Amino acid sequence: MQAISVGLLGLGTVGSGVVRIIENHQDKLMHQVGCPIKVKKILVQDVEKERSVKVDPSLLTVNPADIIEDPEIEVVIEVMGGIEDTREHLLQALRSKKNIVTANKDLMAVHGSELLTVANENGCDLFFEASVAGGIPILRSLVDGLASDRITKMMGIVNGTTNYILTKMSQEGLAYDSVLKEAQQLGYAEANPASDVEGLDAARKMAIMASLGFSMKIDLDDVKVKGITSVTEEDLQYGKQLGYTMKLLGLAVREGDKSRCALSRHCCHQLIRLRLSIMSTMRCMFMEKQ
Ligand SMILES: NC(=O)C1=CN([C@@H]2O[C@H](COP(=O)(O)OP(=O)(O)OC[C@H]3O[C@@H](n4cnc5c(N)ncnc54)[C@H](OP(=O)(O)O)[C@@H]3O)[C@@H](O)[C@H]2O)C=CC1
Ligand SMILES: N[C@@H](CC=O)C(=O)O
Repeated sequence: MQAISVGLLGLGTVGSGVVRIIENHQDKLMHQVGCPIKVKKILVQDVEKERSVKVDPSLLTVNPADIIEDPEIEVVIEVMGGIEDTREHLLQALRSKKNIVTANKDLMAVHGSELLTVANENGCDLFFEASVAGGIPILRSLVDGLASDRITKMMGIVNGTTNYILTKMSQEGLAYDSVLKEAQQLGYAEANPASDVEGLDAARKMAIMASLGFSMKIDLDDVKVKGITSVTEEDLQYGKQLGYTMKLLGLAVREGDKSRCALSRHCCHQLIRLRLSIMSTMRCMFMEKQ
């Protein structure tokens, strides 16, 4: 039986996880897809680098064309991050009739609509579920399950790194800098962790969700961004004394034919009222509809 050949762009935190899943879950994937899945080539920056997953060195390349121009590769999994070069690679891959899976919210928040159009024109799939709230199948739910609903509001914790930092600071009294370092070592934070702590990562995720949930084009520049860099241990302790927990919340509201997206640091009344404990790297989403 012929295997589906996959080209992987990136072999960092997420890419290594993808390789592990493909290797360790072949039986399940075979059952779901109906044929084996084989990673044929992997694009990296440095072929000599030590990796957290063992791969045959002959799979590694620094030349994107080895994937994009290989007619045998049917699916490209993009987990390298970045915007402009990555956009070029994915546009070329789509024009070469390759289906794409990407975890890149930075790219999808800015060029998502162009990429989806080109995917459609070329009869290809472009899946980006992993770009928002990792384990929660939220995008699929917005596009399929909630397609007939008029969603009016979305609110949630969409960045795991900031939740991890705030939880550790609040529960263990640890200092901001040391917890951020820990989050980087654990691979939770982005390559540039400023995206997490200054709120841009969450803003991008809210923009992607709002554009799907409200069926509107959301301009990232219109999203109000706020991070957690100025939160002090004192702020958290005061909140705690009053029975509140500090979270970085994403909020998207439909206002007639327009929408408003913002991030804010909130004491989560609503989350507490629902008696949910969303700590560490956990994410959550609330939706309201008409
Ligand atoms: N980390 C996370 O928890 C999550 C991350 N994401 C998204 O997934 C994507 C990847 O994140 P993550 O795995 O953390 O990132 P990493 O920085 O860990 O890995 C990036 C990988 O891409 C390769 N790479 C980067 N730029 C280039 C380039 N120009 N040419 C060739 N190879 C390149 C790197 O090569 P080399 O190893 O040789 O340096 C590395 O293997 C990002 O879009 C991120 O936003 C989404 C959900 C969760
Ligand atoms: N840095 C991101 C990783 C997943 O999107 C986060 O902390 O949520």
